[in-house]
Amino acid sequence: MSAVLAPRPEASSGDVAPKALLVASHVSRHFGGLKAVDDVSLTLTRGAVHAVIGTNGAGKSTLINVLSGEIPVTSGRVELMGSDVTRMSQPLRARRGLGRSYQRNTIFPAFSVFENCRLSAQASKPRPWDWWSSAARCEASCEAAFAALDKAGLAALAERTAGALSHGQKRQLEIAMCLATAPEVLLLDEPLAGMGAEETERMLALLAELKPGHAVMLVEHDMDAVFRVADRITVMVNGRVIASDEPAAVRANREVQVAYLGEAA
Ligand SMILES: Nc1ncnc2c1ncn2[C@@H]1O[C@H](COP(=O)(O)OP(=O)(O)OP(=O)(O)O)[C@@H](O)[C@H]1O
Repeated sequence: MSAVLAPRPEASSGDVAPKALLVASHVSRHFGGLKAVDDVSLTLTRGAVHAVIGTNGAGKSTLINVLSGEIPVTSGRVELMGSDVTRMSQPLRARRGLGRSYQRNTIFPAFSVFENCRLSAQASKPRPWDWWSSAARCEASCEAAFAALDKAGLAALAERTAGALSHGQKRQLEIAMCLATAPEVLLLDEPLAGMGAEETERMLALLAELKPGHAVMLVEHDMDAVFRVADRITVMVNGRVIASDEPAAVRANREVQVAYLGEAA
């Protein structure tokens, strides 16, 4: 029997049910004979952080890649705001409100913090190549860039050369670049990797701030952080989901303890 849990709507609070912004149904991605993502279903709702955890090579980044449209699924279906986007390219999904950050730095180090954000905002527009033709278009991107930097706590560093930022600030900038595209769904790939304690706290505070207005999927190895911020946790092993539940239930799950968290969890 499949260990995958079928997507199910998150619990309703009163008469305002949280909205499912992204629904992945039985999504698989194979590389030759390797099932990197194997029959995974999950639902991302506005106002919730859904963490995806698992050992190295479990398929977490591949899952982000297929949800964002960077690589096609082998099978399964991805719905964004109720529309089937399974065959839609990454830029089109981005324009429909799907933002992602990367494990690797994707900033232009020689450009200013602001320029990085502005370019990101511009790239998410329907005709990104004609940015010089319309002042209004550029203005809109500038506004989006400022707003994103402000939200990410980087407004004071807008003029700084991006390459001169600390590691933590670069990760913040990655999130700001993502926010500049006005996403409703955020797929974050290890935003805490390589961060010190103070930078981690700053990033967690940012996540808490973003949560009410977004559906957030967080791929992360820092278990303390995951259990602090996640409303729901999906655990992957060898491409498959072995558990998907509230944090307390995941922590108590025997299979998860053995496969991932360790006996002491
Ligand atoms: N483009 C690719 N071609 C072939 N195999 C790939 C490709 N991308 C990923 N894989 C393989 O798919 C599996 C899942 O990789 P993935 O990077 O998704 O895991 P992960 O859970 O994100 O790991 P980590 O925590 O180390 O980042 C691994 O065995 C990896 O080697």
